[in-house]
Amino acid sequence: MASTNLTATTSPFHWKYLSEGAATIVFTYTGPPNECFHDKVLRVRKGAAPEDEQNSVLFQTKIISRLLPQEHLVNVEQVSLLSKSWLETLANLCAEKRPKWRTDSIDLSRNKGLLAPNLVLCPISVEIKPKWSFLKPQTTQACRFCMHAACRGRATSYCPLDLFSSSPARVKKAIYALYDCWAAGDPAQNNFRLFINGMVSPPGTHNLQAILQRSGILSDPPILGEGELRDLVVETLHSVLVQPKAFSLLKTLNCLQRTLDGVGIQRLASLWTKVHEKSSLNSIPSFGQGCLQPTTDDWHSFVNEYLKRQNGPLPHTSNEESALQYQLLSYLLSATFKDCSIMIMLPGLLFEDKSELSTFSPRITVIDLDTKPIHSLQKWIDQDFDIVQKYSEFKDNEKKQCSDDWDLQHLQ
Ligand SMILES: O=P(O)(O)O[C@@H]1[C@@H](OP(=O)(O)O)[C@H](OP(=O)(O)O)[C@H](O)[C@H](OP(=O)(O)O)[C@H]1OP(=O)(O)O
Ligand SMILES: Nc1ncnc2c1ncn2[C@@H]1O[C@H](COP(=O)(O)OP(=O)(O)OP(=O)(O)O)[C@@H](O)[C@H]1O
Repeated sequence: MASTNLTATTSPFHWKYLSEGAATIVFTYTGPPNECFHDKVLRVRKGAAPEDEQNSVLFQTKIISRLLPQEHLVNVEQVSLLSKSWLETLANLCAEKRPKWRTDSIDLSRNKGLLAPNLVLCPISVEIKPKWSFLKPQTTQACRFCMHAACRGRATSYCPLDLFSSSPARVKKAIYALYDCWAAGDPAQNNFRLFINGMVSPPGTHNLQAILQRSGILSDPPILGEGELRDLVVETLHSVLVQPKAFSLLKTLNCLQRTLDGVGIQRLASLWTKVHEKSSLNSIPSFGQGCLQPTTDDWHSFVNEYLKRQNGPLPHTSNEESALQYQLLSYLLSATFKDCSIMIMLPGLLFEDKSELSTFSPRITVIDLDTKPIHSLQKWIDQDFDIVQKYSEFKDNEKKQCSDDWDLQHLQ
């Protein structure tokens, strides 16, 4: 099916830089009224990625929708970007707005992008990138996120296991930690983003009181001080996240991450070696080398089997090759859920009457649900080795004890 040619119907000046991740830059439409682009964002890829946009749309609409409730997903649609000079202008226009530490740029060789609903349209929206929700069995007492943060020298008291906990007090602790880390201003922190009137508020560069006053959301002189605003943001988010729908979404994400992680990256790499020792006459290929990126059909078959296994154990198979194939796809899919973000529109944030907090129904959407490239397997095993190794060199009193209450939740 032919997709809209965005470069013929809009000007690059109509698209304003919103935000970005490692793989894509996202723009909001600010041009003349146009029902195709009104309330939409454009997502354009940076470096070369194996996936084309059509596969990305299929993955989200046909595969992810079997695993996450539809109400937390958005419809994405492919658009054509047929003019290289249009993309070049867009890249130049956004250069100033981008974080200085992002040195890559739009991939000008791509002629497709994605359109998605703009999820930061209401006065105040929040993005949380929760990361890994579970403690690896039989390993250290610190979770992967906390170990990684410590190894990267990132000061944060945020632990995803608090956010995914069934204890409301721990969820609140996680939100305070996310907010405080944002307020402290590490420009590379990406676990919490705040959007005011559709624009991202860079971490720590201003105080929230000033931002809200400038945007007309908070009166002048302000009725709330900085500390009260911090509490209000945290309380509001907390009331959203402990509501049944959000709680259930977090539980689903948690379950997907931990069950799809399967045997874990180390044992998966051992299985890889074992299978290739038997079958290779020459040397063993590096982890994932020679594997093709799964197709939509491969993902369908995988999810069929995964869902069957979730409903009870399947008869044991001694075929190591098919076990390896299953575990490779499983790990690849777990990586998508370990790296996704949750967008939360907070329409009721500044209600004078706090009782409204418990009644409004905010929109919660999961984004960044792309497939990860299969060639990342080698990166992941190296990274895992590095993190575990570096973290083991920390002094005992610098090491964290993260608490995973998943089993407890399931005994209740
Ligand atoms: O490996 P991690 O846990 O650091 O995650 C990477 C993210 O780093 P983070 O820890 O969130 O700062 C990283 O995010 P940033 O660039 O740090 O914003 C990407 O999301 C990366 O994914 P991909 O390479 O674009 O597919 C992520 O890589 P994958 O592990 O998902 O491949
Ligand atoms: N539909 C949307 N509405 C509003 N903002 C969005 C939307 N989609 C993405 N964003 C913003 O753009 C950022 C980058 O998008 P996304 O996370 O999909 O990119 P990515 O490069 O794949 O990220 P990552 O580095 O996590 O892999 C998001 O973190 C979010 O701030």
